Amino acid sequence: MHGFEEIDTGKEHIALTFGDVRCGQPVLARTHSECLTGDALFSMRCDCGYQLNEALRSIAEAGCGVLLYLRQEGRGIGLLNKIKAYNLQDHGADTVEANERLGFAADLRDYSMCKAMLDHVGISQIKLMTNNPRKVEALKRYGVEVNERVPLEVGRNPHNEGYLSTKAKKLGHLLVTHQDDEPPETV
Ligand SMILES: Nc1nc2c(ncn2[C@@H]2O[C@H](COP(=O)(O)OP(=O)(O)OP(=O)(O)O)[C@@H](O)[C@H]2O)c(=O)[nH]1
Ligand SMILES: [Zn+2]
Repeated sequence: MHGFEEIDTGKEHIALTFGDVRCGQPVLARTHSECLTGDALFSMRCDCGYQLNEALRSIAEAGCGVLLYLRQEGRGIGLLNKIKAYNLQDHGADTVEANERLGFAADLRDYSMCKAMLDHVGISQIKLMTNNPRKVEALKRYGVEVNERVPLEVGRNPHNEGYLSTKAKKLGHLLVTHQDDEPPETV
């Protein structure tokens, strides 16, 4: 486990590697944004905890991989603001509208630290486990060589169905099992 501190923000991130990540081949990787409620408290209203588990399981199965655990709770708005956003969602807003009502953009995350973290552990190319094409683009923009996107679609349940469908519709997430919520036209 390697620890990093972002100079500008003081945020502390970690890279957890498994196996021979300096092998020169593309390495299975997960860049995971902190979600205290999902990752540590087993919340079912998002898919974060399930994705974290599945990513670690896949890395173990592959025998080699890296987890970048990024301290960007609540898509960058922080834990307390995320709790406020959840309250708005409990009163009808979707995940994007709730952020906007609190005065934030839908996604405030920054991936600029990832390249340096990967360089430090000797990884030059990755196979990224994500459903978020904007994450792939952001990493590439910062110079990370993403050879492949590996879908990471797990944990769908009745409590996160609406949340996942908003991610697909408004945030561009590629979710194979996404079904449009519109009711079928009656003939
Ligand atoms: N602001 C806000 N953040 C949320 C909400 N639900 C989950 N999060 C945060 O969203 C982040 C995870 O982002 P997601 O949009 O679920 O997924 P992603 O990282 O873009 O894409 P994947 O790589 O496919 O997981 C974590 O930091 C969570 O704390 C919410 O309703 N509002
Ligand atoms: Zn979550």
